[in-house]
Amino acid sequence: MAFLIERAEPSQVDALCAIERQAVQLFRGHPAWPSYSAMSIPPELLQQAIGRGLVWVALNEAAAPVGFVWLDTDAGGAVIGIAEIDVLPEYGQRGIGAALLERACAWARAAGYRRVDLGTLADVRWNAPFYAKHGFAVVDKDDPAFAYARQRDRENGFPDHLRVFMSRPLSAPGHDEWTVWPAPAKLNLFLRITGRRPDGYHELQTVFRLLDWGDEIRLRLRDDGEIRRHGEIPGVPAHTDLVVRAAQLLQQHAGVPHSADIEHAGVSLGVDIEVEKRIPMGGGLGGGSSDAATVLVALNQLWQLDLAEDVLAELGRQLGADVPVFVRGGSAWAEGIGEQLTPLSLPSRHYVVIDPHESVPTAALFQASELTRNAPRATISSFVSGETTENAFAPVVRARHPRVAAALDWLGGFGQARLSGSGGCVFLEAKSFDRATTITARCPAAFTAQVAMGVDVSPLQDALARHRGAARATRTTDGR
Ligand SMILES: C[C@@](CO)(OP(=O)(O)O)[C@H](O)COP(=O)(O)OP(=O)(O)OC[C@H]1O[C@@H](n2ccc(N)nc2=O)[C@H](O)[C@@H]1O
Ligand SMILES: Nc1ncnc2c1ncn2[C@@H]1O[C@H](COP(=O)(O)OP(=O)(O)O)[C@@H](O)[C@H]1O
Repeated sequence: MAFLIERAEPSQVDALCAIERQAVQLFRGHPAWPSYSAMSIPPELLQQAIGRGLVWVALNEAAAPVGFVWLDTDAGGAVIGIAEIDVLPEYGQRGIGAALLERACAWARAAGYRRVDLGTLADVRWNAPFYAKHGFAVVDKDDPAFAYARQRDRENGFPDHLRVFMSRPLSAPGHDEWTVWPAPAKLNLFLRITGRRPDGYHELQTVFRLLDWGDEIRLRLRDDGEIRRHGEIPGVPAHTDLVVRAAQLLQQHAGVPHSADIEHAGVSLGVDIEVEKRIPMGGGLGGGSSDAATVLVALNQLWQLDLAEDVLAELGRQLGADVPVFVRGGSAWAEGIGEQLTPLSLPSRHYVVIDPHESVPTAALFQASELTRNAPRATISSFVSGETTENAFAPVVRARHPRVAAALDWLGGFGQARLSGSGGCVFLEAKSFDRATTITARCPAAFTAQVAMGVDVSPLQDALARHRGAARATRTTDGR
């Protein structure tokens, strides 16, 4: 029977939880059954993982989910975990579990991870022996890497003597293979406009908070010097896409002549680019800018240009005022046109981000006659004390975009709702994941809600460290 493996969608979360409930029935009578029957997947955690692209689903011929695999990044560094892999019992023995496992491992390898870990049962045919067949080996369970999982087992009364931990090493992606890079979204925790420059750009003050959620960029090196975007992004033809413009700018900076001369020059710096958009376009979450920054940072590594961060940030500034913060990869206090950055360490917070499905054109808002563009300057301490939280665009966007106003009003019922950048996305800071998920669960159908975590270090920087480590390992193996 044919089946298809795809990235899971948020709408499939209930179906996947139901698959887990069915799959666990196979453990009836096993000593682990009491703890399996007492626990089930928290749907909000699965939902969050789906939003981050960490879940793949197997679909049958009727496009119904029949199995899934869920990766977790809790271990940190170059190690990724398999949180869950389940197939409906009636679809067992058909290679679906194996295909899901291989898909997840292939993605992890492309993302620069060097090892996949999991905990499973030693005495169940479709557990440890299945993973052993697929390249996993039993490892020392006293390794501190598994202390947290074993502590959880103890709390759940899970039979520790039957638990084994297994690892599978992943090789570094080869020169001509796809690699995967994150492009995180940002929020503006406040935004003030303090003046206008002769070139029409505005002087502003803002705090950029980077999120642990965003787009995914896939890159594959080409040896013919061409820069090619694959796939369609509605409203963004390839030649205007910031990912293509970023690659071209870097190529030019690296001294590569324009495409007409490329063949003659025997130039090799080219790339295929795929973009998986998750960040709403024109949403004030900086998606296009982040995509561009990811291409600059990733190609600097893949093309082995070794350009300094300052150089990449300056190239980024030429593409858009918001690009430098994503290149530098940390939350920051920003001034100038948004490119003069002071790193800021912010408390750990979850954010409810609401997309009212309304694209707001940034340039038009900066031109609005009613925009306050002579605000007094704020200070970092006025922001830190919680005094400065306003967004200069909010009154203008409220008046011009009723859907955004409705989203602000709805979210405002739970606390202080703010606009990000020039909108249309709005957000609220929550002290806990539970509080954030309680709010998102009530989101009206007209909007889309997302829970995201604020991070001090961008997922792009984490990915860069992984890919650098993988490249070093390859050079060592090759004796280069
Ligand atoms: C408003 C902010 C806040 O973070 O974010 P978004 O809402 O776009 O996410 C940014 O300042 C947007 O940055 P970005 O989207 O990179 O701007 P650019 O492409 O450089 O410029 C888009 C348009 O906005 C105007 N612009 C931008 C930045 C700035 N400091 N002053 C401006 O007047 C420019 O005139 C340009 O026509
Ligand atoms: N890779 C890209 N992703 C999103 N938008 C892009 C991209 N390349 C160019 N754009 C253009 O930039 C505009 C603003 O995009 P985006 O960065 O998503 O929003 P915002 O500036 O509001 O944060 C889009 O409407 C689109 O026309």
